[in-house]
Formats: sequence, structure tokens, C-alpha cells
Amino acid sequence: SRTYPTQEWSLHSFDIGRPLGKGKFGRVYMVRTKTTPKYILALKTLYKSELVANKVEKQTRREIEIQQNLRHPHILRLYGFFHDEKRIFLMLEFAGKGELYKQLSKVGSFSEKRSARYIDQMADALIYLHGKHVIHRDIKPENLLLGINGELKIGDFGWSVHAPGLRRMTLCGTLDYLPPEMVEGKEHNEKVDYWALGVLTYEFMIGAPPFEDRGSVNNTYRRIARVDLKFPSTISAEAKDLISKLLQYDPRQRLPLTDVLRHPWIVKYRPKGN
Ligand SMILES: O=C(O)Cn1ncc2ncnc(NCCc3cnc(NC(=O)Nc4cccc(Cl)c4)s3)c21
Repeated sequence: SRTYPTQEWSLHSFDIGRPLGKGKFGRVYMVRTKTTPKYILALKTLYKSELVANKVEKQTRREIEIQQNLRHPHILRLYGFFHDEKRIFLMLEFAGKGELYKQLSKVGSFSEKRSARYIDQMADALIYLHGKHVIHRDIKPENLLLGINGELKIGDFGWSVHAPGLRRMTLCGTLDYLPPEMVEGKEHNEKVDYWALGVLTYEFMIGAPPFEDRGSVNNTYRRIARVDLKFPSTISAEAKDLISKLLQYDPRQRLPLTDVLRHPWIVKYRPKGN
């Protein structure tokens, strides 16, 4: 393949636009390259001191190495990175419609049709990821973005690893998406993303994750370990069927992603012509 001249990138390569969001480790800015043709990107700044303080510098390196080699329409591109003495800068594909979780919290929950289309795109991206033996491990609405045409983009590979992995729960994000095997600290494989896909499907349609207990972390753990799954009556039988087949305690019982793509609930809402 053609080898591009490794352009030396720096902050001076860009006109800085509006801030897009405030992540945990730094801000994200919309930027435009000064080169012609001009490209619009999202520039994520990560403060080295913060990465060291949170012991995630190794993860950041791993994320950069993993995400730079991924090319998929539903995975946010990481074009490259550069750093100065204080910060690391990630040059990311700009997601024109921003953060999915903001839309979800604005409307409360998505229709079955909108949810099914997102899950169809997620399954496609995860098949690609797992094909490269990468597990995302942090599938949740906060890590999903929307492209300019409303298409889903998985971002933030800050927790992805090459399968299989064993993760200590250092950076405790939300536990709601953790599968039983991770709650129990066992070894895990890409099937953790199958479980998270089931949790995501549930949260898209109901507006809250299935095992959430806002009052107690321990009770959330318990509900996950028991797969204490309840559906409101508003959910269609086909949606319940898919979610139940993904939220299986035994990772080996979880519905393979290729069968997710063929599931009646997904096929029913797939746009005609693809
Ligand atoms: O989301 C927003 O704030 C707003 N927004 N709106 C549009 C838009 N278009 C693109 N990107 C955006 N945001 C950046 C998304 C990320 C992708 N990849 C990341 N990687 C990361 O954070 N890695 C990381 C950090 C700290 C520690 C470790 Cl271990 C890993 S963040 C956009």
C-alpha cells in the first residue's frame, strides 16, 4: 500500500474551533487542518499528568495502537496523535451529530426501530473488532457517537484490549454494563461485548440499564450475578427475545453476533436496500 509521508503534526497544524465536550481526562475541540484540502477533525487533549495520576498511560498507548489500525464505518477513526511536554493529542474523526447519550437522555428512550438500527450497526462493528481479536470492554451510551447522517460510531477505546484479558476494576466507571464474569473477577473474552450489547439494547428502549440500582452498587452486582432481568410490558416480544439471548449468565450461551444480524427484530427494521 502507498506509504504516506509521516507528516509531523503539532498544534500549529490546526485552526482550533469550538469545544465539543469535556471528557474525564481533557477537552475535545473541533479543529480544521491548515493544509489544503482542509480537514475537520476532533482533537482530544489528554493531560499526561492526569494519565499518570490515574495509572492509565499504558492503556492510552494501547488504545492508540489498537484504534489506529481500525477501519470501519461504525468505529470512530483515530488518524494519529502527537504530544507536547504536557499533553497528548488524539486526532479523531469528527462525529457530526455528537454524543449519543445526550440524545438518549434528552428523549428518555429510543423507539424500537431506532434502537434496532443502532444495534444492527453495533453488531456489525463488534464482528469486525472481534475479528481482529480486540474486545472493546466498555460499550455504553457514553462511548457512542453519531456521524453527520446519524450513523453510530463507537469511540473511546480507552478500555479495549486484545482478547482474552483480565482487568482489575481500577477506573470504576458504571458497573451497569459489566457481565457476571467480570463482576466475579474471572477471566473474560469477547463475549463481554455480547452481554454489553444486550444491556445497551435494553437501555436504548427503556432509558435505563436492566440491572441498575441507583441506591446501591452491591445490589447492582447482585442483580447482574443473578441476571435479575425484568421487562416492562411496553417491550415487544422480539426485542425481549434478542435481549434475553444476549444477557445469558454463561458467556458460551450468548447469541453469536452473526445471529444478532439475522434476528427478526433486527431484520424487520433494517433499511430496505441493505
Ligand atoms: O465526545 C465528545 O466529547 C464530543 N464529541 N462530539 C463530536 C465528536 N467527534 C469526535 N470525538 C468526540 N469526542 C471524543 C471521543 C473520543 C474518542 N476516543 C477517545 N479516546 C479517549 O478518550 N482515550 C482515553 C482517554 C483517557 C484515558 C484513556 Cl485510557 C483513554 S475520546 C466528539
